[in-house]
Amino acid sequence: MEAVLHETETRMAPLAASGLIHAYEGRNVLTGVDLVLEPGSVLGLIGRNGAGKSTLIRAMLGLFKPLAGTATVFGEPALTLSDDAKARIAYVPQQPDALAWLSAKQMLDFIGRFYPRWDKNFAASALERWQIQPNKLLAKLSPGERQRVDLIRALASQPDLLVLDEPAAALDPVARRELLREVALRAGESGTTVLFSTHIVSDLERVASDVAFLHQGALLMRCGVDETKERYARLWLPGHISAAAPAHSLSRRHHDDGSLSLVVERDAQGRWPEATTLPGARVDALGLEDLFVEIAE
Ligand SMILES: Nc1ncnc2c1ncn2[C@@H]1O[C@H](COP(=O)(O)OP(=O)(O)OP(=O)(O)O)[C@@H](O)[C@H]1O
Repeated sequence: MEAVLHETETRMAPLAASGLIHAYEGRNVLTGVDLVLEPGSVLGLIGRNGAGKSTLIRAMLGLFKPLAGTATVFGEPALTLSDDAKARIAYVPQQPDALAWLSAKQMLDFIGRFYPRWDKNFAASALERWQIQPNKLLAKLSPGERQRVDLIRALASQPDLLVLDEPAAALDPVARRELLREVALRAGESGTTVLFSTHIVSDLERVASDVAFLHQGALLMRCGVDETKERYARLWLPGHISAAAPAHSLSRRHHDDGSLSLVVERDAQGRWPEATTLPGARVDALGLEDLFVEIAE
């Protein structure tokens, strides 16, 4: 029954990956990633430099063929998407460089022709609001301006699925806020499903409904942003009881004085590991940023 439910959920999902494995030059970059986005959710994908976030995003969108595993977009195999499905997706890569010989306005006019729901007014007003000279060649824009134009392109197509690879990397704080507001608006009002990768935990807290943490090509955790504080904690055990540490933890750090810190998780029944109740054990709540630092270090 559970398998059937899972299959249905995956089939209906705007974006889903199962068992994705990939390697570059003999080095594993994705080690069997399963990830499903529910319609209307905003998933923040976080992880250290080189964790595999861009590779995962590109594999999920069918932009290359991974060594193993499958990805689907709106239930269609990502590698052979129909034109209808493609028209419902907007993807902004980390370093947009396409069509650099056109001006911002020319590029937006050109791309707009391929999208049935293209919002011409939004494109024009966003160019003005984000202070982009419409007739300047894309190649001559600063990286932040270039990224803004690509974000305008993505948003003007009114996608059902918006995928942003580190959208805020080159943006100043004001532009970042505006982008996040726009993303939250699209998700809230139009039900757009959003996947974005980021290093900026506060951005994620501001707009994401869910968070997934990729570490060395593996998805270490995935849960609701509001749930993380309830679900994960740091357990500190002094040396004399450190042997009682649970076998499973998300991270484990031995200290010089013999004590041990671990990131632990509640089980399916909502219980912390037994060691948390031992006299001398200490359980600390973890904010999202602390949680990532603890796990990724
Ligand atoms: N085309 C490629 N050829 C060889 N190695 C690659 C290629 N693309 C990515 N890699 C390597 O795969 C690993 C994961 O890269 P990826 O860009 O997916 O990470 P990331 O999590 O997006 O990193 P960042 O946060 O720095 O953008 C890195 O070690 C990178 O050097």
